[in-house]
Amino acid sequence: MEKKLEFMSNDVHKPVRYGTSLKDGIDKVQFWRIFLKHYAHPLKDWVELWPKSPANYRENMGKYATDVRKLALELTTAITESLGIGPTYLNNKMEEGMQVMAINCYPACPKPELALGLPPHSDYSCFTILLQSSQGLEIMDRNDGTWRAVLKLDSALQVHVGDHLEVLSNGLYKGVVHRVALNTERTRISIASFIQTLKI
Ligand SMILES: O=C(O)CCC(=O)C(=O)O
Ligand SMILES: [Fe+2]
Repeated sequence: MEKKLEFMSNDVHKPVRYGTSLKDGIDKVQFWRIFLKHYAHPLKDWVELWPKSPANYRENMGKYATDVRKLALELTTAITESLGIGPTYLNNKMEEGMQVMAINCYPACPKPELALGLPPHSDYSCFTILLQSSQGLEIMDRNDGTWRAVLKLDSALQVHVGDHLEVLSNGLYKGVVHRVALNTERTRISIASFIQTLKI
């Protein structure tokens, strides 16, 4: 608990930040989530600020962050190529940009119909690469505003488009409005990697 308190902050510009949805007196509606967010690119600039415990956290998360980044660069190449602006168009911006990771934990909820893990939102990123321990993510159908559960496929990562890419592509790639539903049985963990061409 003390280790968590060390990182606890409502300041969104902190490079490492632990939070719950219980921001006394700030949020009017509260959500059933605790999270750790940290910067991950360039890794060497940030890894020393990450939690020291568990003992292998920095090593394992650092490896995951590096691997996700490789995938992100491949996706970026494919996306810019598909937009007709060439495979290297965003290379420099990607190098200068950020990778922010959110490790989300949604405890089992006794009354899931009364709460959400995360409210409807789109991500402030080019795109987001998500690893999830169980189902819970829902995506809004742009045609009729209904919610569709995203199936959890074993060993699969979910990629969704964020606000920056929607703007960059003049709306050819559409940002995804999503939310997180809860369940009574088990805690759900997700790791979202926000890939950004901009610095916050
Ligand atoms: O937990 C999830 O599946 C989604 C997390 C998410 O949308 C976010 O951190 O922005
Ligand atoms: Fe999100």
